[in-house]
Amino acid sequence: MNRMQEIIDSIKPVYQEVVNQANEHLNQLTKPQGSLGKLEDIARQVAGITGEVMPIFDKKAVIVMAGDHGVCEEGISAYPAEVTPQMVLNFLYGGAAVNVLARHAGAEVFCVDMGVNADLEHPDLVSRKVRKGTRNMAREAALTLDETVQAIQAGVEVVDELVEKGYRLFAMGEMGIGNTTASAAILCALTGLDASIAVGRGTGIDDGKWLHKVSVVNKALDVNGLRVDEVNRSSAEYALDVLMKVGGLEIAGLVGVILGAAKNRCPVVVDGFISSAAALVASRLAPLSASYMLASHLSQEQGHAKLLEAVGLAAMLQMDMRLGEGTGAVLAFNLIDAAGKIMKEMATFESAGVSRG
Ligand SMILES: O=C(O)c1ccc[n+]([C@@H]2O[C@H](COP(=O)([O-])O)[C@@H](O)[C@H]2O)c1
Ligand SMILES: Cc1cc2nc[nH]c2cc1C
Repeated sequence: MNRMQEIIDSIKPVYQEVVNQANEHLNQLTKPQGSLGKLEDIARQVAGITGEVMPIFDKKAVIVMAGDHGVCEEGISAYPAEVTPQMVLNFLYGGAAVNVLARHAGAEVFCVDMGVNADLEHPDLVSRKVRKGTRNMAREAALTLDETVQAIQAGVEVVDELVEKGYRLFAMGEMGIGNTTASAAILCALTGLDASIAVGRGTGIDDGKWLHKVSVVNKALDVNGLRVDEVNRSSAEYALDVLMKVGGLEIAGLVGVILGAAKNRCPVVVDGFISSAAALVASRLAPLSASYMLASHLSQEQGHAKLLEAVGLAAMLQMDMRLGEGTGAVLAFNLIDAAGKIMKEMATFESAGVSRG
């Protein structure tokens, strides 16, 4: 726990003076002020995070955290739990959507086994398995406090090791059949939102299964004592408690990825519903971490907009995607790179001899 507090305390505010410098530079470029819209927001934010007005990211990583969910035994997904280890192998062999989009963006995929319910071996697999899947949160707490903290710390360490190797831009990815149920429960517990608003179709369930999924989330909240009024929903202690009771190992790992990126002053790109649930937990554990996050896309999963709103993030893209894996986040790398090139390559009014308004 002390190590957790140390990590949280090592996160500092972004450099406001570099945000201002980036803004001044943007206003010298040959365009009407503010006309590049969100690209300018990205450029300012990334400057503040890194402390550089024109950062260029040579090495970019998408970290795909994988874990299984005990709650799958309640029948809440359109796919069987075996898909989690099968997709992990697909990531390792380069055939998944995230691999294709990562290659397109010049990024590398790092697949981390946080808690897959299978014995996986592959030279490129980052093995940080805490246990084989979570417990069924509709019956008991999904994780112990020790397991939760261990998983968060593993995420921080994965980022620390990549930073050591020169990676300075991170995308959050995940794989875990059942994890939209866990993420919806996190959203309900941390905001007080009704399960019927937070629960979505995940991998594609029908109306009947959706109603059942809502009841499973409500049961998990009741069993774990998370449907009470007299709780301070925004405290760090409560966020850790929620993550432990209704979270997941890949979600906890992603909380660690955010904390690790923030403490290393690196931008971290949030993906869809599940990684946003991790973002909400991280923002409650370490409020300063929120300014290191960039939201990539608005997922089709019901409840995603509420999650982003709770963290205070605005998505760059709306592509009707709902795959996860980090696909939306890695797609947004292209926009972050574009914003960096605008800062570096655009002519100023002075250099191009263009009249100011
Ligand atoms: O990123 C999203 O918004 C998203 C929305 C729906 C589903 N997913 C992916 O689908 C899996 C979870 O869906 P489910 O139905 O099994 O809970 C998991 O592997 C996620 O990566 C991801
Ligand atoms: C095939 C498949 C791929 C995925 N990638 C992320 N979640 C997924 C769920 C399924 C079912």
